[in-house]
Amino acid sequence: MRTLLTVGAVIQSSESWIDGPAHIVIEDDRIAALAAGPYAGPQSEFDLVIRRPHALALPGLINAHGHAAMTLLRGVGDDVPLFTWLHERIFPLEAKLTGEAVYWGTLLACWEMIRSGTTCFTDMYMMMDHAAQAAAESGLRAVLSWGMVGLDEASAEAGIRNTRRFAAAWHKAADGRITVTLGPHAPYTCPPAYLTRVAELSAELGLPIQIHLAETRQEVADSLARYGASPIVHADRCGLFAHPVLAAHCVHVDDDDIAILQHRGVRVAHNPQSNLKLASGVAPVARMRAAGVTVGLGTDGAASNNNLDMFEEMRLAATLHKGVHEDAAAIPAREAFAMATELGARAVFLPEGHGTLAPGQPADIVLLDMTSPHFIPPRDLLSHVVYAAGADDVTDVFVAGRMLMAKGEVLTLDTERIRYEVRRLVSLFSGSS
Ligand SMILES: N[C@@H](CCSC[C@H]1O[C@@H](n2cnc3c(=O)[nH]cnc32)[C@H](O)[C@@H]1O)C(=O)O
Ligand SMILES: [Zn+2]
Repeated sequence: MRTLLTVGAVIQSSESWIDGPAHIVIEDDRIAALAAGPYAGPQSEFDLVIRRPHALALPGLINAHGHAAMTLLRGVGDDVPLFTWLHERIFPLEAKLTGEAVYWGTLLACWEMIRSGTTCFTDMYMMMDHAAQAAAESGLRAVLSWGMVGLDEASAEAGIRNTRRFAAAWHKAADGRITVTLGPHAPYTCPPAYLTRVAELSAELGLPIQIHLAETRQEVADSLARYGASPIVHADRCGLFAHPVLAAHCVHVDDDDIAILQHRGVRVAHNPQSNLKLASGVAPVARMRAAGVTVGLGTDGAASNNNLDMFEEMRLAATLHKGVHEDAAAIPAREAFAMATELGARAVFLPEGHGTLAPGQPADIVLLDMTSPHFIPPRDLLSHVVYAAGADDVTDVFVAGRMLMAKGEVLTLDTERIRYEVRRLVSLFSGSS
């Protein structure tokens, strides 16, 4: 399959762009050519020609942390801090979830993510075969993990068993769009010996790990009291960082922690909106970046955000740290854009070069409408994307060369059905808890 896509401008990466008409040749799942100006050869070479003269093409956004099916719990537990939110509001409802609910909740998330220009998402949840099925059907790229909690023997064993089964069934599935990772939930739900077992399983299966780390001040205090070490030092001592790790949050980390993250190559998923909403704090992203830590951006689940819009995360990342440091140069637009694209790709263990538009890279492309007020007057396009644009400006989405959305219409999902099924399912479990 050969597709010719002509657009009005291209942002290839945070470092390079084409500020005028350009064309992209897509061959199967990859970009074969990308250059300024019209395509020189005959258009009859192509199976499909898509003309979008007013579109800005950019790399699809990468959501580096989330819990997709938590769309089902959107609006549950607003305005309470993490511990209360998790233990009193979320866990009791999650205990009632079924595979069917996870399936439809994940489809709802995929719909929302496609509409807002995300082409790859990360998920840590339960009954993940259902989530993977939904991800496969949506056409999105996905980095999935079965959440593991080791608070009692039975759930600890189930976590390992489910992860093994899930990896065997789904790693590299959906034409390679799905990657399986291991998902120990957090040091406060996974005892040290369990974390060590997960580290060993990572080596055995050759799969990376994602975990929540240092999210709240309380988590750090508890870790110091219990283990005499910060969550970062503790996770390192348990052997986790001998393997590729993506650590969500890292809000409360000191310079020693940051040095360990850098030295061990631990990636960080920064979730500014969730951290603000749960009143966890603001991660020291400027210091982590200065130290050379790879930082991606995530939404976290829709029960702590409460949406899955990566444009909001990009803008927050580019504004929040300026305010905190009283430094207008903290996390410039270019840096926030990189965190949502090429750095995000690295954070979620995709091959080098993913998250950019270049020949040889996957055709994961998002088109924005440059006739929108957000792009007028047309100055620095990347600045407009980060500081002005929003999900509403997204018109078309490609993943692995396939169109998931065309002119605002999602092609891969039956959105009417998703709306119906989610309403039906939520009425079953969210009555009284
Ligand atoms: N609870 C599951 C396994 C965990 S899946 C991942 C979990 O992370 C929870 N979660 C979502 N956001 C956050 C966060 O910001 N911090 C900690 N946990 C979170 C989410 O509600 C879900 O329960 C079990 O019983 O086996
Ligand atoms: Zn989370």
